[in-house]
Amino acid sequence: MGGGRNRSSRTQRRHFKQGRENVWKRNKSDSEQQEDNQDNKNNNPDENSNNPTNPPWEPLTTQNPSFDEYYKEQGVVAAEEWDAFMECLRTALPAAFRINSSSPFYNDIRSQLENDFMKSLLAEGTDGSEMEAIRPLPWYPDNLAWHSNFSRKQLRKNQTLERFHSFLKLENEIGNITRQEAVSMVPPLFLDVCPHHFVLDMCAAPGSKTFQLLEMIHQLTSPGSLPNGLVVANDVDIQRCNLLIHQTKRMSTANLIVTTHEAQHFPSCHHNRSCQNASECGIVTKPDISQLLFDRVLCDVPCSGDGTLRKAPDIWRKWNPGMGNGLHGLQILIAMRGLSLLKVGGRMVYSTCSMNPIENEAVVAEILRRCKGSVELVDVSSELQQLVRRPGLKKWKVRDKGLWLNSYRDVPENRKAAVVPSMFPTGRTFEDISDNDCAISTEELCTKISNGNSEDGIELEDDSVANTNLSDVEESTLPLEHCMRIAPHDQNTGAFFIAVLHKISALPAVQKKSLRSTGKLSSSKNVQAQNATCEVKEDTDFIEITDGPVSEADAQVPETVSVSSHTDEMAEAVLDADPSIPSKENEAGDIQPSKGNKSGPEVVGGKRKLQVQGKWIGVDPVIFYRDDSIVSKIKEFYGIKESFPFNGHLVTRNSDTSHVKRIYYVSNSVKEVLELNLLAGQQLKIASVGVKMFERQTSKEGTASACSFRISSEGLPLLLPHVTKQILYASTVDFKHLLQYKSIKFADFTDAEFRSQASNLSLGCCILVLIKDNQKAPDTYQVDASSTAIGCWRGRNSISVMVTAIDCQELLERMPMHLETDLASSEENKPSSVQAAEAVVEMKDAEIKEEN
Ligand SMILES: C[S@@+](CC[C@H](N)C(=O)[O-])C[C@H]1O[C@@H](n2cnc3c(N)ncnc32)[C@H](O)[C@@H]1O
Repeated sequence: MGGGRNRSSRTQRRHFKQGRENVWKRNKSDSEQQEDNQDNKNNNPDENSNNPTNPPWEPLTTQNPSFDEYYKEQGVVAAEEWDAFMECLRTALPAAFRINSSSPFYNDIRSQLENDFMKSLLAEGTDGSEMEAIRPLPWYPDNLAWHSNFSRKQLRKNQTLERFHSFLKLENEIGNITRQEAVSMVPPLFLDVCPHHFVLDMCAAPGSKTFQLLEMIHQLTSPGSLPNGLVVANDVDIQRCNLLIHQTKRMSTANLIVTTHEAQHFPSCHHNRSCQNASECGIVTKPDISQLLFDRVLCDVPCSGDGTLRKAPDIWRKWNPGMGNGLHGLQILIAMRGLSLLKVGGRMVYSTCSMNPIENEAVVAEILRRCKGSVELVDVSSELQQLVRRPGLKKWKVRDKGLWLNSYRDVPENRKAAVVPSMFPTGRTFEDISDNDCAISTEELCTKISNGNSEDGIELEDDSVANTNLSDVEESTLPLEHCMRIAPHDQNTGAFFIAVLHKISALPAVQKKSLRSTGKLSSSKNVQAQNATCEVKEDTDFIEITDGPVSEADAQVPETVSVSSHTDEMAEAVLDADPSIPSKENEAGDIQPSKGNKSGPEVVGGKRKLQVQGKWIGVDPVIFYRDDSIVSKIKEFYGIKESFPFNGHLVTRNSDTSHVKRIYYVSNSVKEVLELNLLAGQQLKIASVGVKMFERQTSKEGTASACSFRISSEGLPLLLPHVTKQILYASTVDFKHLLQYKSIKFADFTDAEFRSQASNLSLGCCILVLIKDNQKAPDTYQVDASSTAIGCWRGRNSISVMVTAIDCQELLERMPMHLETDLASSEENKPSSVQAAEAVVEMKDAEIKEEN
């Protein structure tokens, strides 16, 4: 019950479903059509060609000569594997899903898959193909991730598969499983996350890896307690961030902060000199941390995505080598920022779903060069041994405008803005740049690399003398073989690239005068290109990234500007402020894109626009909620034990705290970060934080209650072990009746004791706990991870459930049902008051919907 599980509104789910990438649902026009056609072709290859009304089968475009040429030349697979590689890329991707280990039902679900679906498919199977249809992924721990390899046609043919399909749909919607591409599950596994870790997911949306990270944070947490760690999930794209928020809401965690920064500029939240005094910022005690650093960083960067060709066949048409070249610079900047935010001793995983060495090994090589031995590439060959992977490349070429370039020396003068030295295996600039500022740093850097000592953990060799024949393809001397490449035909997946980095010591400082400030930048494209190698800048106690126009091809990448002078920037922001923009409470957690700036409001007129009077434009402030009279009322009404920490853990998104609709709960770790953020002048642009715990009841009946705040479904798992009042313990029959009929009059409950318990409660929100195995002693009843509880409303004469229909359905299916007669299916046993009560439920449902 650590992370809990959300029973949020249908409205949210619909939103989530609509926006989310659904790898299983493809347009009839593309992969499904292809799949169906392939089936037809296999069944009767002549059929279509003889039928004039059914035109001959025409494959989707799964060809791209420049793709073939590029990857053959790069040697991503051996020549003898090429056909298998291409054939695999041209077949639809099997689906995969993960059981959410924080779900109270994860054991049930796993056993249902192992003992029911796998076995029944085996029993029904004639050719053995159904057995392959579902199986656990051998490399994922504890049989929690599964592969399913069936076509829609097979699904329709086979009853067990059809049942399986419905099972997947429901459990996915509820949040008990997450559909996720198999290879996309790999990077978090190599991050080695513990519950006490501070984890940063730099490019997190739509959030499937964030979800995995949260599960890791919550593993081993006992009911009602919270881990010491947290996840900060960041993505620059506001729309995609909203998907992430909805995705992670299924987790109901108090240990998550969602932010919307350009990852390359993610703030480190240093104390702001102007706010030294904690009480000035409304903080009771100063946080222990003085800077936001992380134990783990996931750097799953934006990439060309050709590793996803099997699920996104449209990439065949669009693919060209410039896609990777254009992202290379941004990828370096994001990775470097991740490393600067990583604690010494911490681990960072860099990953892409691209096969292109320019986005992969070239980026890793460049960050190793820039870090000068302070970061090492970890050999993880002993981890997850069942995962088939290949070593990273050490040799590759750069393709630009139809030319193959073996080294930077081959780059035509007019292309030096687009093709930068870091794209090549040695990262060398040679003598070309000896006459500018940057050359000094680069040469210095090379010298330092060659002088590196073995204590750094990397064998730092002198790349500048590694190849004497410059017309040959360069070869890196860095240990890039420790990078991992997952090829699609190795284990029938998509392609992925993963590198695990360990920060050994603080990153080196490269004192560098900004070319932008000297006005040289626009005068020479060469200078721009070469400057790309020089963006690490030291502050007194932290390292940040300064200007780094990387290549011409990067023109679409938002301009990057130094944040080294925070005070100046604040001043600029105040000047730019639009005080007319109201801060509206948007407690569903969604963030609204600022006008005309989809990809992040912080770049305005070429400047990073920070805040206006301590607030981010378009983002609601995060306010610590300290209305003692309300909090005391809540505590008194629900009998919340003093042991449950409230002080400093409640936040709202409304600066007018007298009109708060929703109160969120944050873990200790999140509280610390929020306090630090306040002291640092609100550098974090927070889209969503914590778990929704209390919601104000606005209906007439709601305001009649002694406590106008009800406990939300998301907050219930966390609060439940600490609540001593307004609890009802229901037998299986009464619990089931309530789930079925949603509202029942006191007189209609089967259990007399329950009836009197219910009528003795105060009017208002209450909690219904299912008593297991006919236990009947509320005094001794212990809530544990397997406890089933829902929020209800104690009305004047009845109890009504306050969960959504789909959650009721799920609970009904999962309830331990050992009844002599199945009351569930018997309409005759419907309590007499149900007809009338249904009307009430509609009202409640509408209220829940509106509130969410
Ligand atoms: C490969 S996807 C991330 C997938 C995600 N990690 C997951 O597992 O669901 C890359 C993400 O990077 C985001 N992105 C692009 N440029 C960015 C930037 N400069 N800073 C932060 N995020 C960025 C995109 O919006 C996109 O959501």
